[in-house]
Amino acid sequence: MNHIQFENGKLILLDQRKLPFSEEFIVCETAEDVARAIKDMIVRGAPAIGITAAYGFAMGIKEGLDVDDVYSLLLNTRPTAVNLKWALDRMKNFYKKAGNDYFKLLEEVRKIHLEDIEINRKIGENGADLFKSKVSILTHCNAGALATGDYGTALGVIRSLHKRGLIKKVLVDETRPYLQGARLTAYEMVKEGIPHFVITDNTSGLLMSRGEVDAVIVGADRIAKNGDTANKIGTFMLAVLANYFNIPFYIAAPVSTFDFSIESGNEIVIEERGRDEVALINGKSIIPEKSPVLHFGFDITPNELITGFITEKGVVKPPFDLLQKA
Ligand SMILES: CSC[C@H]1O[C@H](OP(=O)(O)O)[C@H](O)[C@@H]1O
Repeated sequence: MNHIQFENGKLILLDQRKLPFSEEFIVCETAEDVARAIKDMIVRGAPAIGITAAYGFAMGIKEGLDVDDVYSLLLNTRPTAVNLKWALDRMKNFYKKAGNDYFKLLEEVRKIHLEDIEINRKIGENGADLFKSKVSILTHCNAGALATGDYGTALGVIRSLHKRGLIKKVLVDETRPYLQGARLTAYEMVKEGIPHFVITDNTSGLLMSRGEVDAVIVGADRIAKNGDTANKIGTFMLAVLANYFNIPFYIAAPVSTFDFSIESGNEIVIEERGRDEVALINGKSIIPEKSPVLHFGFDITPNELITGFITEKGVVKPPFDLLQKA
């Protein structure tokens, strides 16, 4: 997936707001352009916004922006995904050694980008090792190639299972209101020829009650020290349902999504976004003009509802000792 490209000093992003019906690209020429692209969700997904911000950091330094200013400009775009801060911290630390050497900074960004793809392939294989027979997997939002450097985290597991002939079907819930599932995950499933069905967000319980779901696998935006996990709004409800039906519920995420500086999910900031994302579909209002909305981008799944965390280092559980070793 070439949704994040860097050419001639410009960052070229696939506009994910236009998928699946139109593949249009946005050209970012400044760090300001990159910040806006992240905030407007032209690019989205925890690792993908980290990679994008890293390119923006190098572009900002080349423009002559103060290092703390470019760091803050990009960090303040979206609050929940820790990968954004992880990538910017890595670039800022690298800057302390490389200084304004733009080409060295770009080399570090490329390393972040390529490492992420390799990490996702490991997540895919580690997750696929959990299953020995054909399975139906339910997934929420888009934790795929479009949300990462490529291959995906939750969809990385699904891609690896598909390669092993172990996918019966993928249940793709639509994920209102941005519709990452219906628009983006379904787009990836079609491109890869993976058998799938798009379902409405409120269909999951019925399918679980009918034995149609063998496991739930989703991505993550920030995982606290105790395993409480921030992910797209609606994840918490799925975890409660999965536990009610004794269906395994996995989080697939790179180590860079774990935030060991926070003890629990209570410390995770939940992004709130604008009214229009709920009130409009294709620019047309679907609610009364005078109706206010509550629009939270994420929720917190308590660690006790999570069967395991599929990472590039293996499948782990709190206290995550394996992840904290050098
Ligand atoms: C592989 S992390 C993807 C993660 O990011 C999504 O959020 P958004 O689309 O708002 O950036 C969602 O929480 C996914 O699980």
